Amino acid sequence: MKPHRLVPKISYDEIQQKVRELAQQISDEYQGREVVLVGVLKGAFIFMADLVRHLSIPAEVDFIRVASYGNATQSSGRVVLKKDVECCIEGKDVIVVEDIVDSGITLSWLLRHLQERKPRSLKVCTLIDKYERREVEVPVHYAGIRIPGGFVVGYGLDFAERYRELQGIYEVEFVEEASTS
Ligand SMILES: O=P(O)(O)OC[C@H]1O[C@H](OP(=O)(O)OP(=O)(O)O)[C@H](O)[C@@H]1O
Ligand code: HPA
Ligand SMILES: [Mg+2]
Repeated sequence: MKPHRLVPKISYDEIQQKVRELAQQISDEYQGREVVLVGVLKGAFIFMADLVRHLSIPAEVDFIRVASYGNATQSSGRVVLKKDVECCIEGKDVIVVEDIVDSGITLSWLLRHLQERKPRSLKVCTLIDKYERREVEVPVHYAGIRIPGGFVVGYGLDFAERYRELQGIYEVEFVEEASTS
């Protein structure tokens, strides 16, 4: 792993405030209905747990697991399905819960995949919408925090499987290796 340091970017309190706002918005818009939240593992596991506890409408919870980054800070461009959804989403109001939308490659793949199961509606909620590196145009119906770029970790997000446990969100800043000469 290249030498790096973490620079604080979004505090735990700010994240919690955004999660509450998103939950309120979703609860208002789906009033009187029931939703199926499909969390995208691994990154969305913490966001999903917080979001669902702030909803005031009935929600079924399911997970799908896809991966495309591995240990890198750039998408491989190849989305691998590791685990599919388990509940039947046909005819249901489905919301995909993502930790981050970056290139859009993962989300674009997921939307195509889930649409095949004929949900009644299919929307997207992401904690972070990182918009500068977008390669594929994707709909983002509910976005907590918009950032232009930078590789971020914490609150579920990883760099080579590290830092998911951090409460806040940090930017990874790569530093020069110390010269030995
Ligand atoms: O918009 P994109 O450029 O496709 O990036 C977004 C996706 O990449 C990350 O997943 P990753 O492949 O790292 O798997 P992980 O959630 O298990 O860390 C992240 O959790 C999103 O699902
Ligand atoms: O900035 C990021 N951090 C962690 N995982 C990611 N997957 C896409 N972008 C990112
Ligand atoms: Mg990752």
